[in-house]
Amino acid sequence: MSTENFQVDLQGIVDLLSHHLYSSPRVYLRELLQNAVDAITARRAADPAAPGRIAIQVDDRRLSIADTGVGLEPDQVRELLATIGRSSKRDEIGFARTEFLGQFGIGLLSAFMVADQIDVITQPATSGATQWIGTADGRYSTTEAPPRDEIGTTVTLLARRGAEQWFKQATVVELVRLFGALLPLEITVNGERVTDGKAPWEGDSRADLVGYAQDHLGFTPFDVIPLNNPAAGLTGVAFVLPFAANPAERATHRVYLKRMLLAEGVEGLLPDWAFFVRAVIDTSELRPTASREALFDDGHLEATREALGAQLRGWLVRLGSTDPQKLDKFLSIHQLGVKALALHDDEMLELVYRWLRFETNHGRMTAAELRERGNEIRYVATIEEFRQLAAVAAAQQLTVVNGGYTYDAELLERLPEVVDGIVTSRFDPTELSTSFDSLDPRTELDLRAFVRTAQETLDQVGCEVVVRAFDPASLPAMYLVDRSARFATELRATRDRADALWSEVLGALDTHDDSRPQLVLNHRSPLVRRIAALGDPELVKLAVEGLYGHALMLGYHPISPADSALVNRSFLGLLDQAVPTPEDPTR
Ligand SMILES: Nc1ncnc2c1ncn2[C@@H]1O[C@H](COP(=O)(O)OP(=O)(O)OP(=O)(O)O)[C@@H](O)[C@H]1O
Repeated sequence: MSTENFQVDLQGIVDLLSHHLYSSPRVYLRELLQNAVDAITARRAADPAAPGRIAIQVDDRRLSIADTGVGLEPDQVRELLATIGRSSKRDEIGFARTEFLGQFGIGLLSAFMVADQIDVITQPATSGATQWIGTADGRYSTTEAPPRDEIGTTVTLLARRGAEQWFKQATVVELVRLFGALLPLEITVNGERVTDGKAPWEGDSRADLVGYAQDHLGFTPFDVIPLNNPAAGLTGVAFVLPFAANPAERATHRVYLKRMLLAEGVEGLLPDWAFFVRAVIDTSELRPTASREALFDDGHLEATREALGAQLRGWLVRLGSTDPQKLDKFLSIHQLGVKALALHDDEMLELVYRWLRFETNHGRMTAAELRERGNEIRYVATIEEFRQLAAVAAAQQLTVVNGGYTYDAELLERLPEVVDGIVTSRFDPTELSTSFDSLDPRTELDLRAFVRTAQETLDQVGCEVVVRAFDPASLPAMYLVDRSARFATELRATRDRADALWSEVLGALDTHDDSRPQLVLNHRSPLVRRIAALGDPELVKLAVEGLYGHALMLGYHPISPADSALVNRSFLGLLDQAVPTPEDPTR
């Protein structure tokens, strides 16, 4: 039996890397930078005062990167550069040594995505220099090189045909800035320093941070939240988006690992519910995947996610207690997203329920305010139901939430499961037990002249007038709409179930044009009776117009221009009647 070593086709491996591991050939520069940084780190471990310079020279065909790092001994050159998967940066049990960026021993191969040849000249502290030349077909040679003045390594690439775009000076400067902006080293391209090594959150001006978001993320943040997690060696900021974001899309963040850009679109750094921020962070402890374009999703990342989530939550809570107006503004931008998440995420619901506003027949109110008004929060599930019931409920001193807006009814339904002591219930229209009783024939007859005048008044807004008797007597009129739509169907179904309820109105409606809304005047209301008894048709008109406007508003109905003209006329006309004139002070 004979044992032999595998033969590995280098070009095949490079193809594999470039198609399946790296998102773009541009990462070649990141890998070269990273090796230079690691070499400087290794040298400084023994000699903290060692220089930290990385000098890149580039013309359109050739790029060289020279570092003042530790350099390699001749036998290390053979061992490390010529063996795929061999790295000086792992310890014996195979874990990445935390002070280094690299760990897998494949980074240098990425250079073959853009170059046919890699030339390394390296000068360690204790022995002579070595030159290693590797080519994309898998061959390499090692020779002794003339000694160099400075300790360090120079890697030179010759552009592969068709890859020259990656050797343009402007491209290289852009890539160095992208990957290396935070590296605290002197990095030059063709002699010019291209980075300052400072993270945006390391300055002390908020304006700088805002400027950073504008330049790099393309928006002016609503707010900036500092992020810190010592366990992950993490610092950074979260920028709150000034526009609504889609919570279904996973938010991505810009992550630096040991001050080198990992990627601009890293997922999973923050909890899913934090869709409203974009973070920029640097971490020294989280692990990258082999592509170095994502974070390894392990327990450490999970713990970090939770810790950062707590900081974002803290921001929300603080905003709620110190600047409710700003919180309101935040919610007005992210309301839908927050609600969508709260629907699925108990923690989010628990956090935000007290600030979410709902429309009620007593104005907009938060769940907390609603809770204070009574032991039960009642809601209706559709806007139509709300319009029909708001007036009656208000007259009976009941607060009803309009759950017809996106997510509202579902949220209210779920609230008791999450928040102790809150009771919510879907309001059944039949609960109000408003029955519209017919009038006796005698009264109908007496009212004919009045109804005719009222009808003439409201013809201009396409509304029908009927008089019925219903409770509460304090409610003079109700406006019913959209009889042909869903609500009407429900009403008819209800009528079949409970005959007294709505049935009279619906019965009356069926003999009329189904598409017209209806103003139902309440004969039990003393006010309506007084109006019906008025002799002056002009005053009747004004009063009916007034009742019409009142019913529209009570039921949260949209007001058309014709409606508002009518209501204005009525209001001024009634005032004119009510306010005494100087000539006749007794009126
Ligand atoms: N500029 C350099 N100076 C000194 N040593 C270097 C330099 N570049 C590469 N090396 C050596 O070559 C080894 C292999 O480098 P390579 O980039 O392939 O892998 P790595 O950096 O160890 O890991 P990764 O695949 O995660 O980048 C390194 O571990 C390092 O020892």
